Formats: sequence, structure tokens, C-alpha cells
Amino acid sequence: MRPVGSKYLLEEPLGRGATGTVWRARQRETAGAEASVAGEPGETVAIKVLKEELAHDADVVMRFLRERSVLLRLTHPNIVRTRDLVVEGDLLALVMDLVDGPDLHRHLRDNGPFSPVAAALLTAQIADALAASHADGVVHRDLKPANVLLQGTGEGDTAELHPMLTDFGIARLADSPGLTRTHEFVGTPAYVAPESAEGRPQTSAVDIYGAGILLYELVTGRPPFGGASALEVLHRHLSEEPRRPSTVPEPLWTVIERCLSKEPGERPSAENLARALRTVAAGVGVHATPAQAEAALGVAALLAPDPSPATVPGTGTGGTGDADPTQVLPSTGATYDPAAATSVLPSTGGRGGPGGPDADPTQVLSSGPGGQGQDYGQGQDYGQGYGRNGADPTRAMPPVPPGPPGGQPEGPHPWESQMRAARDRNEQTQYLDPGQDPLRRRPQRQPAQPQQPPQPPQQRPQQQPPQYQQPPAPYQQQAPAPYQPPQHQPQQAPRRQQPPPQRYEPEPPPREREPRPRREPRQRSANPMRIPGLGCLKGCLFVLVILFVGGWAVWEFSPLQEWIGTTKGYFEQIGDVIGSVRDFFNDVGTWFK
Ligand SMILES: Nc1ncnc2c1ncn2[C@@H]1O[C@H](COP(=O)(O)OP(=O)(O)OP(=O)(O)O)[C@@H](O)[C@H]1O
Repeated sequence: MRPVGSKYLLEEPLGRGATGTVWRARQRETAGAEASVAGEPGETVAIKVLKEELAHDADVVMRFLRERSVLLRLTHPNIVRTRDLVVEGDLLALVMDLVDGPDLHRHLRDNGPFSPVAAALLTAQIADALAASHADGVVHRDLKPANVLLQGTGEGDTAELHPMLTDFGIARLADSPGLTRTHEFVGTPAYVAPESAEGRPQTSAVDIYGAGILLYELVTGRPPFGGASALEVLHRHLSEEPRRPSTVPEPLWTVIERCLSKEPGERPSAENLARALRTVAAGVGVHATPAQAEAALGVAALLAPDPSPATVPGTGTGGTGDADPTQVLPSTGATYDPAAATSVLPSTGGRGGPGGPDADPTQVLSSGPGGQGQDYGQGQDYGQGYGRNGADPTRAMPPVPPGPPGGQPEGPHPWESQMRAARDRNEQTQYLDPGQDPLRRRPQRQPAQPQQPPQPPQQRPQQQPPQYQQPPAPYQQQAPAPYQPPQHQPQQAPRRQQPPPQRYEPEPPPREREPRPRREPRQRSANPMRIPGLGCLKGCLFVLVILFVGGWAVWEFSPLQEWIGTTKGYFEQIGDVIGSVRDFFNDVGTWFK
């Protein structure tokens, strides 16, 4: 078993994501004071070993050290606790509590969509975790089902799922200009907020957008915006409004719509989101009292935005890229998988600001015992310092990005290399065989598990009772069915005027679009009245005139006349010919009499 630092031993890989591989590991000895959890020898933990390319990046290492204290102090019942951060030679690792359960993406894939009540209660807990981290100034930036681990309690119908948000800070660590030497942001296209896609400044509202997408996915089984490529998905985030599936109750849709607002300032705070979701869960169930149903219908009033959202330093500001218009990603052409792992999406622009690559780490590394585990400082500097580009959503074509700084030799176009990097990293989490020997081999990819196509919502027989009236357990999942409001809904309840719910149609599979050939501008018609046959008649007349003029020229200017010996003029000869033809027809006429 491979040691990590002096305190941990890697046992078996649990899974691999875009930023690293997560291992089940065992504590060798009690960790020092630098860890937030000392742990006992023999205790099992999960260790995320960051990818080599991250570990080799000086910017990431510095960020890792600076973020240390933030990550270690982030504790909440719905956040996977980071116990320790280890830097050992070329290895960067986060030691976490081991969560015994699948991630939400896998759970959704295996069990199908949640009932609205279950989805609302689950997302409310995730919102609790976000509220705690936002209060601490930490924005997750990569919220998606794969980053929610489910600690299950109980079995079958009585199972309760305890969601735990993981990968906090990973986006911040991986968001390093050192990776490509140009700007990037880390995210997963299906969950990326419009402002992140455009390179505008980001705040904690990006997590609320992610929570809205996640909530939509929980009740429908798929995120609202899909597409054939990452580019198409980003465009849809920017320009399309989500459609309400018929399976989503009106109050829950109000919450989803507000979370998915294109304008970050209109999204609710995490705290208000949690409260609103609990109000909705209480009001759409069969046991809801009239007052609870009424409260659920008035949920919009609970969705007040955060007056002072936590900001993501360095996003959308600073650097020379502020004035740059929207950077639109080139299409990879490959089919886009909404469940794909975190991508690193490119943008371009200058660098600058505090915390930039030139900033020194606030603490000096010191060797730990035996030269293995090391203890690093807790300088608290959130600076990321890499400017984002200003946004202009109307621009569709990318401008030519600024050339390499310092007159570096020209390589491939930055977007080419960045999209290649994005593609390389856009790998789905692989669930690895526990039998692999971590000592001998690096974790290998397993043969891809057959992806179940997203299940379309099943039609339910008319006679069946409404699905969301009586969930047997808070988190029991049910196939979606059209939402029926609680029966004891008071008649006079002031309902918002709402269009009749649309049936949720699964989107057709994405097709490759072929570029349309450019049309030539239409010629003005010479036959504006469109008289039938006129075009053909004109052509015939034109041919006759040409033949007539041509014949005249040949007759008059060639020695044809002399050869034939008639010495007649052209018109005389034509007259003779016409006369002969007329005589011929007269003769023919007399034969038939
Ligand atoms: N603390 C943990 N305890 C138990 N299993 C974990 C823990 N953290 C992660 N895992 C497992 O490891 C898998 C890979 O995690 P990881 O965070 O690297 O991937 P991801 O979130 O799918 O991808 P990305 O890094 O791109 O967001 C998870 O899907 C989960 O099954």
C-alpha cells in the first residue's frame, strides 16, 4: 500500500474525476496539529490525490497551501469534512471523511428521478451546506450531482439519504492559469451559470444556479439544458428559459425558475432557498394543511436574494481581458455528455490581481518527520487574481485572442490547446475495481459501464392516485407523474395565473448540425408578373433571332452563294425557300383531296 505523507496509506481507488483520483485509505498514525481531525491509527478515510498536472503546477500548489485553512475549517453536517491536506513531493492530496454511499449522479442513474417532495428536501440540505460555506466566503462553483455523496441510512422504502457536498475548494484549486497559461474556469457545462459561461464576475449566486439545475435534474432525471457539444450547452444557458415539465408542482417550479434566473441578483440566497424548499415540501404533500398549501403557493415571497453575496475573487475583474467580448467556445464536435466530469473551459485575457502567479506563498514549506508528510502554513488568501473577460452575449464569433505574453513563440491557437485540454479532462468518473493493486499500478480505467439512456417519465394509469400526495419516506423516489395539487386546496386560495402545465417531452437525441450553404442573393425576376411559359417563349424567340442573323451573315459573307450558284440575296433566297415550302404543303394538300 502506498503511503501518503507519513500518516496515511492508500488502499484502493474509489473513483476518478477530472481533478484526481479518490482512494479509500487508512490512517497510519494520528495526524499532527496541522490537520483539522487528528484521527486514530487504523481509521478509514478517503483521500483525493490531485492529478499530476495539477500537482506539478506551482500556482496550484500555492493555492493549495493558501486555501488550507479555509478548507479545513469548513464544517457542516452536509459537507464532507476535509481532515488534512498533504503535500509530499509531487503529490497533493486532500484527506476527507469517508462517505459510505454512492454519489447522487450514480444514485439518480440507478433509481430514476425523485418525487418533488424528496427532491425539495434533499436540495434543502444541500442549500444548508451552501449557506454555511457562503457565510464563510467559500463558493463551491462546481455543484452537480456527482459532487453530492449520499450517506444512506436504512433500506428500501424507509431509506433516508443524507446528502454531503464534496469537492469544496477543488474548483478554486484547479482554476489555475498555470495549467494552460491562459485563462480558464473550471466547471461542468450542464451546471455552469450564465455569468461563468460569459466570464462575468462570479458570486455565490453561481452555486444557487447549480442548485436549481440539480433540483430540476432530481425531479426530471436530466438537466434542463443539454446539447451536442459543450458550446451548445453554454449557449442554451445564456439564451434559453427552462420549460416546466408537467411533473413539477407549481410551487417547486417557482423555486427552480428563480434559481435559474439569468440575472445572478435575482437568485435567492442559499438560506432562503433552503427555507423555501422546506415550505414547498410541506405544502405539496398529501398531508399538507390548507395553510401549508397556501404557504407553498406563496413561496415566491421567500426567495429574497442575498444582499451581500460572497464573491469569487479574480473572476470577471482584473487582468487585461476585462474589455474583451464574450468568448464563445469552439465546438468539439463530440457528443456532449451532461453527466461528464468537471471541464476546464477556456477563455482568454490577461492576468493580474492579487494572488496571481507571481504572488509568493505566505508560508514556507517545512519538512515533516521522515521527509514525508509536510506541514504547511495557513496563510489565508483567496486571491485568484486572474481576470475574466467582459461579456457581450450577442457576440457569437470569438475575437482573436491576444498573442502570447512576452513574445513567446506562437504555438497552436490557445483555444485549440484549451479545448484539447477540456476534452482530455472531460472524462466521466470511473468506478474502479477494488481489486487493483495501488502499489503496483496507477488506477486504470474500467471498461465504460453501459450508460442507461435517460428514462423518459413514465405514463401512469389515470386511476392511480397522484404521486406526490403521500411519499412513504422523505427520500423515496418515484417515477414522475403529472402533479396534482393537494385536494383540500382552498378554492379561494389566490393562485398565480399560470399557463396549463405542459407535458414533459424528453428532448430528441442531439443531432449534428450541418452548416447551411450560404445562399446567393436572389436575382430580380425578368418575369415579375409570372406569366406561365413566358420564359420558354422568350428563349425560343431568342434562338430564332440568332439563327436568322447567323444565317444572313453566313449567306452574305461566305462563298456559299457562289457554290450553290443562285447569286440571289439572302432575303430573296429565304423568300424562295418559304415559297418552296408553301408549294410543298399545297401539293401535299392536293394529294389528300
Ligand atoms: N469522501 C468520499 N468518500 C467516499 N467516496 C468518495 C469521496 N469523495 C469522492 N468519492 C468517490 O470518488 C468518486 C470520484 O470523486 P471525484 O470528486 O474525483 O469525481 P467527480 O466529482 O465525479 O469529478 P470531478 O472531480 O470532475 O468533479 C466519487 O464519485 C465518489 O464515488
